[in-house]
Parts: sequence; C-alpha cells; structure tokens
Amino acid sequence: MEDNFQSAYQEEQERLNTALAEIDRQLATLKSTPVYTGNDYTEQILEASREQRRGNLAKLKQEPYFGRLDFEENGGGERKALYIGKIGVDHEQVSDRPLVIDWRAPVASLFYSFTGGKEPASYESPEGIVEGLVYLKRNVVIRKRILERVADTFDRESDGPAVSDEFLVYRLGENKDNRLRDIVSTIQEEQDRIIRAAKNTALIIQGVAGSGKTTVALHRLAFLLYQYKEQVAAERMIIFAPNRMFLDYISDVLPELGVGNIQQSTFADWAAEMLGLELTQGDAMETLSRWFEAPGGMPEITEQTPGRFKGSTVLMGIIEEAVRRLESSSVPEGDFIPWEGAVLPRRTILRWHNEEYAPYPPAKRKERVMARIHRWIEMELKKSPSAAALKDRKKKGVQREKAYGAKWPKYDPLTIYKQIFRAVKTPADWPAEAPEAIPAAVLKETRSQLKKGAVLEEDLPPLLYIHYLLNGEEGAQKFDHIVIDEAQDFSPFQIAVLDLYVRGHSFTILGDLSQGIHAYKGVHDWSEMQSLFAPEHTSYHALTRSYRSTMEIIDFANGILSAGVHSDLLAVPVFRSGSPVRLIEYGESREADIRSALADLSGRDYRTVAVLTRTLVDAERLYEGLSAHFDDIHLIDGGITEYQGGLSVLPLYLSKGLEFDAAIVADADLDAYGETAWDAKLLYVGCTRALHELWLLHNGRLPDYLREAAKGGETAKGWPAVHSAAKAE
Ligand SMILES: Nc1ncnc2c1ncn2[C@@H]1O[C@H](COP(=O)(O)OP(=O)(O)OP(=O)(O)O)[C@@H](O)[C@H]1O
Repeated sequence: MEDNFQSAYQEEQERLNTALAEIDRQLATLKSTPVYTGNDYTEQILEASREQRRGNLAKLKQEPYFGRLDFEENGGGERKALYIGKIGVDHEQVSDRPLVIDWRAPVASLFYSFTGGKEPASYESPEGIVEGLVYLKRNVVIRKRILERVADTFDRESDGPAVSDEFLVYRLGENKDNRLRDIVSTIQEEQDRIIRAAKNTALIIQGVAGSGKTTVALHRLAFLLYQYKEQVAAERMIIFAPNRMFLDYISDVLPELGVGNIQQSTFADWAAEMLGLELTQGDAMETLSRWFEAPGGMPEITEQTPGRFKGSTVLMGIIEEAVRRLESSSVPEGDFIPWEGAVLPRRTILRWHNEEYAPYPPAKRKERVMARIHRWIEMELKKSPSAAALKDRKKKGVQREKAYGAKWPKYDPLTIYKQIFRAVKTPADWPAEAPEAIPAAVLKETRSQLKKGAVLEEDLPPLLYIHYLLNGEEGAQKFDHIVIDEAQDFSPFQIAVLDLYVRGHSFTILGDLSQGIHAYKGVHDWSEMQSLFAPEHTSYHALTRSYRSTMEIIDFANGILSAGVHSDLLAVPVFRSGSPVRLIEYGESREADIRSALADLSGRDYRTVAVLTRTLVDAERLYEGLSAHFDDIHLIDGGITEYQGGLSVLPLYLSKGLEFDAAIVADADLDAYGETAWDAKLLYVGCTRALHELWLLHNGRLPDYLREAAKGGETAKGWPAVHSAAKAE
C-alpha cells in the first residue's frame, strides 16, 4: 500500500514537472511576443487572445490541475490519463493530448459523474455518446507549484468498486475563511447534473442546508459561459441574492473560476433601478425587524397576508385587466380642435390608436399618436390664410396640443398601482371588478402604506409588471440567464415577472423550504413556482446530501426538522465525524457564559466563530458587552455590505447563506423561541451554519423539538462544568 502510494506520488511529481515546464515554456514564448498596440482589427483580436492566454497560463503555472482520470474509450484501444484543471490548455508539442482539460469540457464530466463500479461509463460529446472504461480517478493537490497530496478515489485494479469520499471528507474538514470557495476538485454527481443541465430550462432546486446550492449555481454560470459561448455573455447574466453582504461573501468564487462581469444584485436594488425608484435600506430593515423582532414571534400567515397576496399571480391578473382597461379608455373624449375651424375627429385618433399603432405597448402608442397629431397640426397650419392667422393658430395649437396630451392617463407604474388600490372608493370610475378580488385586509394595509409614500419590497413585482405592460419588450433588458438564490423567499409573481426579462426561461432557482423563515412573502411549496412554466420548460431537482457540517450537527438539525418543522426533507450527511453538539444551561450569568463559550471556541484553531441571537436588539446588546473583551469582533446588522469573517455577532435571521467554523446559538430556550414550526425553522437555519462545532446556550427551558433533537447529544448544566470538560478532552 505504502509502495503504491510512493509510486503514485512519484509518478505525479514527474508529470507535474513536465506540465510546469511546458506551461513555463508557453508563457515565456507569449511574453517574448511584443504586445500589439496598432489599429489593425485582426491583429487586435490576436492580441486579445494572446492576452487571455497569458492570464490563463499565469494562473495555471501555480496550480495547473486538480484531478486525473484514466479512461479507455471503446474501440480507442489506448488508456489515456486525462488531467483536469480550472482552465484547459493544449500541449503544443503533443497534438492529440491536451496538457490540461477544462473541468467544463464534455470528457471532464466523467470525473464527476463516475461513481464507481466495473461497468463501462459514458459521457455526452458533441459527436454523440462516448463509452469506455474508467481505470483511475485521482485527486491531486498542487499549491504554488508544489505537489501536496495524491489521493485515489477509484482504482479499477484495487478491490473497492465505489468512488470513495475520503478526499471529499478531507476537503470538508478544512477551516473556512470569510469567503465561499470553488469546489471544482470535488463536485459531486448530483451537483454535476445541475451544473451541466441544458440552458433553456427553469431549473428548480430544493436543497437541504449545506448541500452546495449557492456554490453549484455559481459553477453552473461558469459552465454555461463555456458551453454556450456563442449565445451567452457574462454581462447578460445576473445573480439575485438576499442581501449585499451575501453578495460580498460569494464574490470570490466566480473570479476563481475565471469568470468576470456577471451582474449581482438583490431583487429590490435591481427592480428599484429599473423603475427609477429610490428604496431606502431602511425599508427592508424595517420589514425584517417587523417580523423578526415582534414579541411573541411571527404573526399568522394566510393567503390574505399582504406579502403573500401581492406575490400571487392573482394580483398579476388584476393588474393585467386594469392596464387593459386603462388603455382601452385612454384616448381623451371629444374631437381635437387646435383652433376654431380645424377639427381632428376622435374617431380618426381612435383609428390611429386602436388599429395603426396597435402593435405598440400603451406608452409607445400614446407617444406615436401624439407625434401624429403634431404632424397633423403642422399640415393644418400650412393652410393659414395670413401670417397673423398663422401666428395666432400656432400659439393656440401649441397650448391645446399640450392640454390634450395632459388628458391622457399618466403611464407611470406607481400612479397606476396606487389607482388600483384606491379604486374601491370609486368603483364606477375605475376597474370595477379589480378591487373586489383584493382582500379587504390587503387593500387597507397597502392603501395606508402607499398614502405615506412608502414602497415596500413586496410592491416591486407588481410595479415592474405594470412597467413591462406599459413599455413592452422594447424597454426590457433581457438576460441570458438568471440565478435566484434563497428562492424560497421569492414569490411566484416575482418569478413570473423575471421570466419576462430572460430569454428561453433560462433560470437556476435554488432554495430550501425548511429555511423559509420569510414565510410572509415566499413560497410554501415548489409547485407554486413550477406551475408558472410549461412542463417542457422546467425541471425539478433535489439535493439531499449536506456537505457543510459534521454528522453530529446534521443529525441534530435533522432532529429539529422532524420534531419541529415536521418536514421530511432531511439531510444526508457525508461521513465526517466531529465533536458532539453541546447544549449548555446558563450558570450564574448569561453574558459571562456566552463570553466564556466564545473565548473557548475562538481560542481553538477556527477562523470564523459566530454568536447567533434571536433578535437584532439582542445582538447589539451582546456585541456591546463582548467587544470590551474581544478585539476583533464584528456586529452584523442588515446594513452591513461586507462580511469580514473572524468573530461575529448577528441575529439568526441574517445568518442565512453564511457559514462559520463554530456557531454559538444564544438563548436557545422558550424565552426566545416558541414551539411553532416557524421558530423551529429559525433555529434550523442557525444550527446549520456551523461546520465543525455547534453549541446552544439556554436557560433550561427548551422547546420540545430541541429536547427531542438533543437526545444523544451532549448536554451540560452551567458553563464551568462544560468548560473543564472541553479542556480535559
Ligand atoms: N462538492 C463539494 N465539495 C466540497 N465542498 C462542498 C461541496 N458542495 C458543497 N460544499 C461546501 O459546503 C458548504 C455549503 O455550500 P453552500 O453554501 O453552497 O450550500 P447551500 O446549499 O447554499 O447552503 P445553505 O442553504 O445552508 O445556505 C460550502 O462550504 C461549500 O464549499
């Protein structure tokens, strides 16, 4: 065994030397070619390509590849060792064998999809299915040109037929810093299927916490850019994430994968920009704290809850009808008379509006009709009998044209939206049926909110839809692909509107219903989103393996899911064992115990440790106390745009999407969390943030689902006892 390992290591060292020599040689040649700065277009293109190769080789020369797959194609007669890296590069001296194969290339898919066994394996190439035998799957870790590790996960010659998780477990055991990383060397089969799925489908992915949803979505973007080079551009792709700090947290992955320029935004920021509206950060924070800071937990959610109703496609229908009515009654009453003696009959204007300009959306149609009226006035002016009459008519004409234009409805989304909600007062004047379909509670709350001039996040999809109906395709900026992370917090209306802004229903929609803590606005079931698309345009995938946390943490979180959320979307852990989850009852002082827990965990070899609280107010108070004892500690509130890592204090609801080497959940008791499924979901989110250590501190009165989940875990009363136990380990 040791000998095998030695010879494998030596073999890889030799191959690495050869590869590095070739990369250095290519780079030196490129560097010695003078940079072209002239005006010849063809030369400029060649220079751009050289520039890209220079950049690629400079990256490759540090870590040229991460994997090797030995494959013998049926009928090919030769077993080839394929080296797989982040960027492909040809061997300039050996024409039929690339030096490094891009991980996104068809043949590289075998590296991920092959799960072991002696049977033939296959992959899809542009020429058709290619079948053959896999002999070896090997991971190699190269850092700064040094071969650090060689790990075989499959060897046809050895006994074990399945691909082993050993290398994956080694990778997962590493500590994390303040940024999400790429996973090209260990993408798993279920993840690979999503990454390589065809472009023009709305992929809906339910993935348990830590199943790699965010990571997979980012790799998928890199794949689409590679596979559909001719059809997609990075600038026309967008990622929607829950907040700006989260965008910062994921911001390293795409550059690591060699991808730049992809748009990244929150839905609110993007929509507000499209609409030319100012949304203050305060609005979003206010909504959050309204739900999460409310004493006694979350108000009851029904289909009449404004966020849920405004996110439904029922409102979409109401808006469509309202805009249709508005448009059909938009041409002002009466003929147009620019001055006495000249008449443009209304029926002519109606003909222009309803027939000649029918293909245009309302706002454009109005513009065209008004331009036509202007031209008509100019023609009429030419008939003026004298210079004085011309002057007089011109003056009147300008005034009346302006007045006539003002009689048209104001094609402004917010005005129309307000009209829809106000209409119930004057049902005779304005869409008679529409308001009846809006539940009274929603009408009341929205009216008073709009009266105050506030536009909430939940108003943005309806406003965007009105904007789209008024301005049509022409005004729409179409994306090649849209990624929606934390999609359980999106509404069907939001997705339906976004579908108008993307080509070919090309979506990656990822989320976890068990983490749906924003239930006042999101979906309760993925079918709410699936039903927006024709069956041939959508596909559903489930990710069930969780890679983030140790088995102990996943088992504990699964316990919360079964006993508290009553969900069967349980996570399957990778076999990575760590310390037991600890439930620690406060001793004499809550603050002192939290401080000791933080001191203990931060004294270990962890890079990120978080204290998670129930509310922002709790986090602020704790932070105040803790910052006197810990130098480099950060408070994360809704306004933070950069995630710094290290020690953090934050309310649990803001921890979504993030992860920490160790997490301390403060006040995991009935004073802070109730017995409802929603409380359990909140705690589920918190507990699944931890990679290696999870400690829950409480006052002794635990919700039933935590008591249930804790069976088999480690519990202790009073901090010092556990502290010394931890020290004794
Ligand atoms: N195939 C893999 N190999 C190595 N690490 C992986 C793999 N898949 C996921 N991970 C790691 O698991 C962690 C969780 O990934 P990610 O944040 O993308 O999951 P998620 O499903 O979006 O989580 P959540 O819903 O809980 O926010 C990350 O640290 C990621 O690097």
